[in-house]
Amino acid sequence: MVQAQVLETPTRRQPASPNLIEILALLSRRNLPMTFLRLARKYGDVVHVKGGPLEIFLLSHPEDIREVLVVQHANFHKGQGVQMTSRMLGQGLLTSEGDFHKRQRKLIQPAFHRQRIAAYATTMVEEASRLAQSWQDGAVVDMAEEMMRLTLVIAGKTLFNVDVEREASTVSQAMAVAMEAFIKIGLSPWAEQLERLPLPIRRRFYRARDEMDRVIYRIIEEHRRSGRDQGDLLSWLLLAHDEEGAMSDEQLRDEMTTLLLAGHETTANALAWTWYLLAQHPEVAKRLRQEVVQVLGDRLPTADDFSRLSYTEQVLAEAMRLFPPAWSIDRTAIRDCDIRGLTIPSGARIIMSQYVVHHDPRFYPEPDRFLPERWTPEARAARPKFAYFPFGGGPRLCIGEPFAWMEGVLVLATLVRSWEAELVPGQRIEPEAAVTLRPRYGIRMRLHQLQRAAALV
Ligand code: HEM
Repeated sequence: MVQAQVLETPTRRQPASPNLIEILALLSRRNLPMTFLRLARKYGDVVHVKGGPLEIFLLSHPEDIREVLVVQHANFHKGQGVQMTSRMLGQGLLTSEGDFHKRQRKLIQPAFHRQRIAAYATTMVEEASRLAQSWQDGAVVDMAEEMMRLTLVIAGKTLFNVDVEREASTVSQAMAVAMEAFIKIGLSPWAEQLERLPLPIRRRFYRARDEMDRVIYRIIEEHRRSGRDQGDLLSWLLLAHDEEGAMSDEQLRDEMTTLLLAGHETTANALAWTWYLLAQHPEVAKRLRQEVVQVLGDRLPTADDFSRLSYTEQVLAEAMRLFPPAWSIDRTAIRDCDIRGLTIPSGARIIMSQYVVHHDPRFYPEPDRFLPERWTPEARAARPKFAYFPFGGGPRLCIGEPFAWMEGVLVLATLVRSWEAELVPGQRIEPEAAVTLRPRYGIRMRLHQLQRAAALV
């Protein structure tokens, strides 16, 4: 087993600045995760870029990241990308700040309680099993699309008790347009200026948002009228209230759109990259199937199996290390502050990239290798906490983290019981840093049905 080296102290506190060519690479935004990684390897844990009013720090030391996300979280707000996102999501959990965010988080948190997630597990397995039954032996599929459709259906059922396939054209088209606009406008360094121009993409974005709103308001209205707990997350939010009362329809709309968007593409990409890695590492795939067969025999998994599927969880954790679906977190300093001896002025932008830290050889020797055994409890304990932060941390930690682990592990266990998938040769597979780290050209795979799960042991 490869041992990680744990850093006791930061290597440098003086920010280092990239040269002009490197700054141009940053601005071109082509393969940003790799550009960040190169900069961090060359300049160390603090990379500083300053030009006019723009000042950016790329922080890659786990202790600095903990400082920003946890210890000094009150000195930071979400970064500029969030402004565009809020055009779509309004004031939902992902985009709101301060006391308002605190109140909403408190209202919504119980909907992600362990028992509630256990209830969603049944839907996760049912839908994965339905997909497994629809696959054809020898067929070629785009695994990224398959996983995206599956997690969207699961999100629709668990969040709204709605068959998203029925609403598919509206919901998935609106989301595709929203994502395109976000990538073209929201992620640009000139987002604010572009937002004011009458670009066709901007018009399409607002049309898509209005269509999606119509569907979501209708679902809220139907739930209110039915007045019963349908076991989904929306039913919970309709009941939730505090001393200030319950949520308005507009607030419910913002939160549900947020959960739908935040909750399905991330998990879909985690699963798609896992299939890609398994196809290249048959020894890991074999061990994974052995665990699944040993724990489940001939039956489908339930929430109770989650803790027993420990190797499955390690496989998923390692896939999210190499391909973190949320590949970077952005913050803006709202006042001058000091991060372990580093002066950060008010208004500076802080970037903390999971992609960079998850590939750091100080914590992950041979960082490009896919080694699920890095996630045994002992190996985990030997690393600083923020050497791995696929779900962020502190008060803005992903609220859906337990949901995502449950979904990832149970979906994987359900599918690998009866199917394996090999990569179609001759295709180009490359990560694209859109909102999530997704495969730019998809992942084409040929499906092979396994005759009897037990035969694998
Ligand atoms: C593999 C799957 C997922 C990954 C990698 C992921 C990643 C993240 C990250 C990194 C953040 C923090 C962003 C920041 O601090 O700026 C976040 C926040 C959030 N995520 Fe997830 N997420 C996943 C799944 C989900 C699911 C399944 C849901 C809901 C069903 C969800 C809902 C949210 C929400 C609402 C927030 C905002 C929380 C707050 O600020 O209070 N996510 N997610």
